[in-house]
Amino acid sequence: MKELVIAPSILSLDYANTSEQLKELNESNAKWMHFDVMDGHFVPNLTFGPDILKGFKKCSDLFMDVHIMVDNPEMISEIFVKAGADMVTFHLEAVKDIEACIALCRKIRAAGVKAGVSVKPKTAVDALLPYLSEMDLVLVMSVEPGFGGQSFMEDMLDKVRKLRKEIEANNYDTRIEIDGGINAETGKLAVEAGCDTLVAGSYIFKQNIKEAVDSLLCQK
Ligand SMILES: O=C(CO)[C@H](O)[C@H](O)COP(=O)(O)O
Repeated sequence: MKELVIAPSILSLDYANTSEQLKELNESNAKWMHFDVMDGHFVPNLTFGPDILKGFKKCSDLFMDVHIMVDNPEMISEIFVKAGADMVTFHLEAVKDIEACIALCRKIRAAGVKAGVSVKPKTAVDALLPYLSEMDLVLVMSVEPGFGGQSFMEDMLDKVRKLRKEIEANNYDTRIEIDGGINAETGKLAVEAGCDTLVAGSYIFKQNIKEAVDSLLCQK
């Protein structure tokens, strides 16, 4: 399995103390920053546009893990590729079919950016299994996307186990990321099931950031 990566979700950042929180984040052992883009339609919340990503890139060298929860991922992915995303993860539910999903992964990769595909809790991962070599990451949502601070859905770990089995059997390079309700306890369960990338928002930003990241990194 790949090295465990923690991707703090800036959805939970305290925006009244942005520079202090970013400084703490940059000094922590997190290697990625998880940047949630919501369009108010695919999910019932609105967040950040490309200029905010550009701003964060000026304040941090962390790998920019952009998760687009939008209805038109073909267009929005292009915007975030241009804004400097290192990874763009879009939703399987937002594209017409699996062919469109693979075509978009190829387009993102052709632009020199890593491509991820995410599934909501009610969506199975089976359709992705034959195509995992086309993806740098699969993001399993362990809450309904839209808001931080929700409870972890433990039954999502069956999807993680299925993905891990397929990745190991075929020696694929694909990461498995999980997002929603991750803390020291649920993070441990996720890593045991086969995740190598943990997104956490409220758990990290509601306490000392470095300590919270380290507590997630000790899950092995
Ligand atoms: O994508 C998200 C919500 O759609 C967030 O990244 C996620 O919920 C993180 O928040 P928390 O760790 O507090 O659950």
